[in-house]
Amino acid sequence: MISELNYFMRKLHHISGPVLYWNLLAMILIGLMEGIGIYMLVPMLSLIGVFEMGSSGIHIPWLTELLHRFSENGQLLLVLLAFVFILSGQAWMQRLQTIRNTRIQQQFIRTLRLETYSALLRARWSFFLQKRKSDFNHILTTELARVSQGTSLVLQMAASLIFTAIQIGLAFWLSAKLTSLVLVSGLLLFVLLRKFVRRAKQIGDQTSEFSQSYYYGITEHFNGIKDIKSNMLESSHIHWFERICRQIERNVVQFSQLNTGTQLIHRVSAAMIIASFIYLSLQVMSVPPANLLLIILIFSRLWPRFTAIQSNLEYIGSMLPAFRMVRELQDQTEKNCEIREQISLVQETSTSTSQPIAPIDLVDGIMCEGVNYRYEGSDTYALKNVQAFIPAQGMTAIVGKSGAGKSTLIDLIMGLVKSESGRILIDGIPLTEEQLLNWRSSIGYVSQDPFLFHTSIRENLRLVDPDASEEQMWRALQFSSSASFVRKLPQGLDTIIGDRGIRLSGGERQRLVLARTMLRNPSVLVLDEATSALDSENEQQIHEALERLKGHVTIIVIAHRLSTIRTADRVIVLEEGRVIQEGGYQQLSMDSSGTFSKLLHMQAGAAGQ
Ligand SMILES: Nc1ncnc2c1ncn2[C@@H]1O[C@H](COP(=O)(O)OP(=O)(O)OP(=O)(O)O)[C@@H](O)[C@H]1O
Repeated sequence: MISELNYFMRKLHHISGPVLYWNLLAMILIGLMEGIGIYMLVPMLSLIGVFEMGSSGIHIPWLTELLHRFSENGQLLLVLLAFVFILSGQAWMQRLQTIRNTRIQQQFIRTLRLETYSALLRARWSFFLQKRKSDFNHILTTELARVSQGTSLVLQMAASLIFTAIQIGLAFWLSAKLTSLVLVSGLLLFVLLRKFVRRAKQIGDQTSEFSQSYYYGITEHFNGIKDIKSNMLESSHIHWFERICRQIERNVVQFSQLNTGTQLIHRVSAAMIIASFIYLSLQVMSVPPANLLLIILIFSRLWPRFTAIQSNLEYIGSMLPAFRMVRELQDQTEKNCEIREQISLVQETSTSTSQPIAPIDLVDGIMCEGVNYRYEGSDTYALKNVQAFIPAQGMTAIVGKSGAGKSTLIDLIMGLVKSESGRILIDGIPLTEEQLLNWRSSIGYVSQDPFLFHTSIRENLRLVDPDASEEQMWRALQFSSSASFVRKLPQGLDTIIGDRGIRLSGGERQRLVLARTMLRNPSVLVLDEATSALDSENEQQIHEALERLKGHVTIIVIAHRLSTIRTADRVIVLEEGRVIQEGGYQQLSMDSSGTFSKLLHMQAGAAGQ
């Protein structure tokens, strides 16, 4: 885990550069000023005779000479003024340093956020198939915040170490023997309390685990809120929620117990050590009272530093699991990176050096050649030796029972997943990583569960084409039979549609997403059950519109309702991952022994009942 901490500290160094050193320098200065302010008060007061330092007093001839030029009262005022000046300067510098620290920390966390988020968006689809989406939310919010807190703690720790080193130096100057004693006691205690740092790490592991479950649970529950409400599952979910909240609470209390426990040990030891010092000094060694004051002064300055270092170490230990999680996610996204170009989004927007991705114009068609595909972790093949041809500029329907492999085949054609063996040929050329983005930029895809953002219809449409004109938008809406319902909305195109378009009906959502897809001018249009929520009148209108697209756009449709693919030029019938029939709609429907005509009869029968 220490290697992760190292990694992030190196990253911080890379991001912040020389500012980090200036920051450390400022810390040294502040430490020095604080040390001088407090420690120097004693020798300064002794110099002007207010206080007798005895043998351990310091002699600075020029200072003594300077002070003796003033009257007694003047000397005192001068020394106290110097004291106020030094401490005020220190407080002012402390403020500047805290602001700089916040800047460093925020710049670091912003870069980490951007890196992680863009790495996630650039990862291939198969990576998302293996992951829980809530884990990404969790890492991008909670764990990244912990990493930021952790790095800030490391910076504070560096400051603390520098302060302590300076204080030790000054204390040595005043009394080497006493300081050595304090140091030895501090080191001893540190060794004894090492296991508390290890325990803090374990508690930190649990913190990550619980907050991951918490995120997962609440994301899932609110995604399925309709099912929860309609099936009266509220109480079981509330129970789960209560349990996880209790676990989180216990975890936080455990850490607090640990941290306050070590602080208690530090305080009790401080009391015991100082009491023994005083006893030994007075009773055994007969140390004069001035020196005794020095003992108390040194001890009271150094000991809280040791306590703070121990406490910081425990906090850092508890944050280490977050460092590990963010690092792991970065490694995984790096391994699954699909879009290697333009690694930094910041550079992309500021310099705009990226070349526009040229779409591929499909001329001949898409060929699936002996394609086999198995989902990761699954023993069975979702697609088995699939051999199929999708002609360009025509309408091809993929049909089959649920689970036959229709969506998987589409994912393969779109290059979202890679076949285990076999090839996808675009106009006779195998689809490889190099042309993947060009190929995908030619495709317009409408899914079973169309996605709309919580913003206006206009914004949703402009997502695919920021320069789309009013006229283009209305044309796309007309195409998808949405123009009439959008016109009736209170603010027309500027109407805000709810979270995931919840204030629209399923059919209206599908039509809007279709309009958005059409604004991209795709040369290949993929509709995965995209008209399933439409009534027959709207579906009819869309199919008439698709008819008009024939000859210009390659259309691939997955449809359960076979009545909707009557106009298809080609039908591919899948069963348990195999192509069992392929041909024209009329040809397949007339083959009475074939699966397709059986499916047609079944649906016609069901519709007639
Ligand atoms: N992410 C996944 N991990 C493992 N197996 C999967 C995954 N997605 C789908 N499968 C399996 O692959 C097979 C084909 O699924 P696919 O979604 O392609 O079928 P489909 O014909 O589109 O079904 P439907 O019409 O119900 O959407 C099914 O057996 C399914 O269980």
